[in-house]
Amino acid sequence: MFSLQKITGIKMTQTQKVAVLLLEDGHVFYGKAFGAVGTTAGEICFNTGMTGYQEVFTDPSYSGQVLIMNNVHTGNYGVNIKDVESDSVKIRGLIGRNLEERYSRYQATDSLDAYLKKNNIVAIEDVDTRALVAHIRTKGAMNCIISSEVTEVEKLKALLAETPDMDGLELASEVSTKEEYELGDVNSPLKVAVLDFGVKRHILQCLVDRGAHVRVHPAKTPVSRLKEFNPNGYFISNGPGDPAAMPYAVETVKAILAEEKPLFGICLGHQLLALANGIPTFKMHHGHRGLNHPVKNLVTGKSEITTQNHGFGVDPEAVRKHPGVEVTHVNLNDESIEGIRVKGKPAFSVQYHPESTPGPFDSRYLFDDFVAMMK
Ligand SMILES: NC(=O)CC[C@H](N)C(=O)O
Repeated sequence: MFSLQKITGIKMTQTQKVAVLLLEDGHVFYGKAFGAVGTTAGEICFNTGMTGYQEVFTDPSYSGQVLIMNNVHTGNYGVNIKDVESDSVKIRGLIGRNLEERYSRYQATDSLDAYLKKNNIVAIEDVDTRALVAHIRTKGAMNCIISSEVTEVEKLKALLAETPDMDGLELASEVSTKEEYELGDVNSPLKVAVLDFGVKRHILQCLVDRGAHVRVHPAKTPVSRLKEFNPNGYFISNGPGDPAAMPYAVETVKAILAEEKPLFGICLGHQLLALANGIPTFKMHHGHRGLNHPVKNLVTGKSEITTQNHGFGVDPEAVRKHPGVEVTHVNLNDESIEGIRVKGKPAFSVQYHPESTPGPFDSRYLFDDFVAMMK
């Protein structure tokens, strides 16, 4: 019989199940099963934030990704119905050091384990996440598979080989709303048309809180339909997958730019604004995911601590050479491009997440800037 204790020294109780994590480069990690029993595969990535796991797990930009939480304890304040960024858990799978069943928080309504089971998310705990993250940081992004039903590595290898590569993958239209919907005061003179590629709930909240009447549109909505709303400005949302695999969205952003109305893009929306200006995007080595990434605003000279979640970036050389686009924000850790604006047009975007949730509110001024531009 397969004995985890013999292989790894991890102690199991009678009711615990073994889970296996296999990386694309052949590395195997054993641990305990958590959440739903099953098998799941996707791109492995890590988030360095110490809190806000429920907001992270429900962020649609994580679709197709198996997430490692760097923090040693995840789950200890449970889950509730409020701390969500969309209607369901969007990560493909979860890896942790200690995924806690016991929780303590007066607003909590359930445990992380029950929540993952309800959302059919397979997880593995008791993994040496420090070693695993150090490995990903060195080797770069790759696919992985977790299973609590198949323990034979050869079988898992065959299943993993069928998992598509994130590079070139279009995922935004899968998580986008299928139907248009409206939020905020319908009589407000401030109207924002949102192009939804997997928008986080708190981005829409930040617009509504500033008095906007928002109409959210499916990813492939033609620009003619967006214009029918007669908005004061356009918002291009965050979302999962490779921006370069979204020519339909690049065309929409180009058409919006031609209209010369205010445009604000976040994360995937930022990458699409770059692509619409002929600036390429690229797959990063292992991306940025966390809530303490320092960014410098080159216009004001001030720095801000930002929330991030991206695996693609805007080509720094191409953007700096571009005569019509200005770099407004840079990452102070690796000097990657964090913000741009189009010269002579009211169009700007950031690679990070100014709505935060979870994270500090340093960057929420960008929503005020957008509203001021529209007024
Ligand atoms: N949060 C996002 O919008 C992510 C954008 C894109 N999918 C990336 O990984 O870079």
